[in-house]
Amino acid sequence: MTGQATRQEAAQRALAGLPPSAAVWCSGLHKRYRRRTAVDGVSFTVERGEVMGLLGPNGAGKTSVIKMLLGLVRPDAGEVLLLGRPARDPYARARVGYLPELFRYQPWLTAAEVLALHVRLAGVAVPAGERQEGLAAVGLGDRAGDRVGGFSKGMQQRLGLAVALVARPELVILDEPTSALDPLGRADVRDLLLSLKARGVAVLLNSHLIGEVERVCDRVVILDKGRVAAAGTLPELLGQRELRLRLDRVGPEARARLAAAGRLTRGGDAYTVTLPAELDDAAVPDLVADLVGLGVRVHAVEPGRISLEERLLDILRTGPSEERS
Ligand SMILES: Nc1ncnc2c1ncn2[C@@H]1O[C@H](COP(=O)(O)OP(=O)(O)OP(=O)(O)O)[C@@H](O)[C@H]1O
Repeated sequence: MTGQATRQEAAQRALAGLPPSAAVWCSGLHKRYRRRTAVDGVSFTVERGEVMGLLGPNGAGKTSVIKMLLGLVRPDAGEVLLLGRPARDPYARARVGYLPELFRYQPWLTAAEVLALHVRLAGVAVPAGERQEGLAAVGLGDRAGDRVGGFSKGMQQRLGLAVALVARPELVILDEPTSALDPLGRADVRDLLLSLKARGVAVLLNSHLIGEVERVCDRVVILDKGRVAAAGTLPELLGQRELRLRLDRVGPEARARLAAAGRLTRGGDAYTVTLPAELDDAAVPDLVADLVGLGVRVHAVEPGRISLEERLLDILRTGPSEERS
């Protein structure tokens, strides 16, 4: 045995003793295309078994980041590790499933042949029965023997999902996986993502469908103009709660009490108080009791939480603030 092989084995043994590394780790990614900066210092982590959403407006740099993660585009600066390895490492490659934003599969092959080809490329032994189950999971169970050239765009995207999942990946990167899908297809993808999460597979999901992201993602990174504008778990990002009240006979003291509870806006008799995230459960009944004590007539009290869409628009319009990580 050569000295180099011995050293490699020793390094592998040392690595095997370490806790599992993050599914995705990237730090300081930069990319310029000619004079345009597409990605400007992006860093984030996707933990094992976590579903992370990548959100942001057109041209924010989402696809550029994904391509750098996968080693398809070379960053000008920054580092990437997938499953603890460089993206081009064959170990990582075989364990990462990818659905590109612009997908196209060999039109002369059948759906079953496309899956068989990708399994061979990944170097994983997946029996034909399991490949057929993969097609069924994306709604193509009865089209396995049909040529891809005759597939609709949505069917090709479904096939792309099956390709991304067929080699039993530990990490799946999906770039707008539902862009060509009908509402039923989108619901299928949601179920698929939830079943991946249940199996401990990490997912990085780039989608403009905010409701989809809100339903399945544990954490979200929001990109804007090539930078991370906000990042965090959904409760962290949506932390603020709103309280909508319909009130009359609101005097200066009552107004001050409302303003002390949180950011106050008013339209006629409708008052909205944006409450801090860490408020305890007694805060709302206490507020209402105080208002009544100050002579206010309380017609309605309606609690609410802002949606991810509202939060995203707020972040993109006002820019990142210090409260966000
Ligand atoms: N190959 C390329 N050559 C030149 N510019 C590019 C290239 N790829 C991306 N860009 C530019 O980089 C910026 C980010 O593009 P990117 O595709 O990463 O954005 P995105 O957030 O994925 O957008 P969308 O939501 O529209 O898909 C854009 O200004 C785009 O024009």
